Amino acid sequence: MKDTDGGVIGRAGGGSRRTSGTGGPGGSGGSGGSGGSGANGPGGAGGSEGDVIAISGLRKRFVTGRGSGRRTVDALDDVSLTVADGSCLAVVGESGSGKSTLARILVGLEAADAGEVVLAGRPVARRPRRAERRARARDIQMVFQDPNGSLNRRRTAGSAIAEVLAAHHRVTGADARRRVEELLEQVGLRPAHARSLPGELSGGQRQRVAIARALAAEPRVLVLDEAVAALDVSVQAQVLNLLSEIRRDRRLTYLFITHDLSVVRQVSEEVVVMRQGRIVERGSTAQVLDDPRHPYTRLLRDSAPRPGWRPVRAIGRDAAEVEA
Ligand SMILES: Nc1ncnc2c1ncn2[C@@H]1O[C@H](COP(=O)(O)OP(=O)(O)OP(=O)(O)O)[C@@H](O)[C@H]1O
Repeated sequence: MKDTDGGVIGRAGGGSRRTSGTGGPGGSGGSGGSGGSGANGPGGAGGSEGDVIAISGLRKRFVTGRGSGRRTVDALDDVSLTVADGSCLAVVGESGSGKSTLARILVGLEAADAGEVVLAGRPVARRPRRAERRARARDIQMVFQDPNGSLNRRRTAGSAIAEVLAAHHRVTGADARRRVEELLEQVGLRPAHARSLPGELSGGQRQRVAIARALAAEPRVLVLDEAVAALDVSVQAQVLNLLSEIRRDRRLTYLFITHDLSVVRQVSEEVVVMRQGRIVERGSTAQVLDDPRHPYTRLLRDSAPRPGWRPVRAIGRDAAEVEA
């Protein structure tokens, strides 16, 4: 995924495609929920002054195939949530639960069928024009799992970051070079890395460049879609620490999409749990992970691999996970 506005960094990871087999349009509006009751109530909705993201009644239906092969999937089914300014909300759920669709709608890569998104107090158009998308990219930036999609392999890290500085802030020349160096330092890289091509960097360094590129727009919100999923555990921990520091220093708001519950514990105070396009639970990270209310959350938690577990193939059984 490439976006010269700098609104989209990296590339969405693959994922299975859940289908329902039923037809029809996406439906209208949605209740918006009220935080605490109703199918999507746990996500909260409506928004208050302190919310930088307020989503209500969001719906997205994908239709694929034709004739008897026609399939529809409700990727988002009346999703409502709010994210307070300066906070980090994790979104968890199994593959196909709608996490990436939510992220893509937020940054304007996908259009919702219904519902409302209010960003930094301003309602955003469902099908924004280019200028509007660019303006939105100054407020909200996205970092994906795979930075290779946004980093042109023939373009240096410095030039990739400078591109965003020029697009959003008209910063060029010596000012841009200085700013690029500052941004690289903020993500734990050296100024000399500005001259590196993506192929000369490690996976963790490439993701740091992707983060620097997102920060170059000076957004209020970062949407991180499985942003550390492809990294080794030790590098993952470093990048998570970096992200926490950046959020604190810049007072950013994060929407942190992950399937990894241990990552949630490290980065986020609050979490929403998605299942089949709906929010089934929302609460503090400690409450949701240690004392889940919804059976699906319990299942998710109980099926998460823990340190010391390893997959084995046992005779007479399907492949199973046993404690080492
Ligand atoms: N462009 C598309 N066309 C058809 N179906 C789609 C499209 N994008 C998403 N879907 C479907 O919408 C549902 C939600 O997908 P989404 O990628 O949002 O889930 P996810 O929770 O992010 O999963 P993963 O973690 O695997 O990326 C899935 O069933 C998926 O197959």
